[in-house]
Amino acid sequence: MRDEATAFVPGHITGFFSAHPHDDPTKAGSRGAGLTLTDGVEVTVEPTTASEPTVVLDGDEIEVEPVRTVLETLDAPARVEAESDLPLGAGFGISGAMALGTALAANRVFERTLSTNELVTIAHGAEVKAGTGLGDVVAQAHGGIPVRLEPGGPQDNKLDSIPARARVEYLSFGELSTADVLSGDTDRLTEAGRNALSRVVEEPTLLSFMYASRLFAREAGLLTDRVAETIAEVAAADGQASMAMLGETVFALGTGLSDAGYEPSVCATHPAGAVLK
Ligand SMILES: Nc1ncnc2c1ncn2[C@@H]1O[C@H](COP(=O)(O)OP(=O)(O)OP(=O)(O)O)[C@@H](O)[C@H]1O
Ligand SMILES: CC(C)(CO)[C@@H](O)C(=O)[O-]
Repeated sequence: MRDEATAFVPGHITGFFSAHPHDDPTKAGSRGAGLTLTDGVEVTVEPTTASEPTVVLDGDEIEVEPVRTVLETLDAPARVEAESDLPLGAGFGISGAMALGTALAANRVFERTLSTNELVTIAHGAEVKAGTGLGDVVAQAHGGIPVRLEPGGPQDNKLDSIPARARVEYLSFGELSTADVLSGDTDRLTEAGRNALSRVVEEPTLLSFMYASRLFAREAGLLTDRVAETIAEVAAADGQASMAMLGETVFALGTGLSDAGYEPSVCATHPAGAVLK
């Protein structure tokens, strides 16, 4: 057994998605597309003799069900310490990042011999079971600008990507509970998500991704006034912005938010998937 291990998992902004339930959480998931980010989550796992695992994010002890599930599945009594560049609950895939980072690091610390795909499947299934995400984990394992053509974990899904890189700006006005949205009527998202995916499959470029994402956000009925106004201001300054699914968050390519007079956070698309450090 090692003293500790650390993994970095890129943040993930979903532009559009459709939900695809299944009795087996490792086969359930989403179709859609998004951006993985150089801003992400660093997850450190160390063994504990405590009777319960401890999960700490940016110094605060919190309950993140997918992390607990991953530790139980790996039979790994551990303390998980995460440091995030991004806000929790605002559409950046933090719960998925913590689950995936925990799986990668715990596998190393407890000297389990699971493969990367097996660990991604465990983290994906834990995230789906908790209701806190559907496609973030497989996207964060892939890196780049993933396009999720078929839902599920690595043994069932089919992923492609948009071959591009970009500077990304983001501004978050607040949280949206993913669990609340996913436990509601997601059928209304299905048609909008299918149309968005068809557009990006036909034209796999960043511009078509941003256009499809804006159309989806509008058709999905998830836009808040502040998000809609900000997206319009970026467009008025000849920029490309859309809403991060699922958070009250606006993301833009290049200098879109800055050009519209905002002071956003800045990062870039992440060229690779999650890594052990
Ligand atoms: N203060 C908090 N705000 C939001 N979530 C919290 C908080 N404290 C603990 N949590 C837990 O963290 C997880 C947040 O998951 P959620 O999917 O909502 O956010 P996210 O992964 O950052 O964003 P998204 O999934 O929309 O990309 C949930 O398990 C939630 O119960
Ligand atoms: C459902 C979701 C938008 C929540 O972040 C994400 O998990 C996804 O793209 O499936």
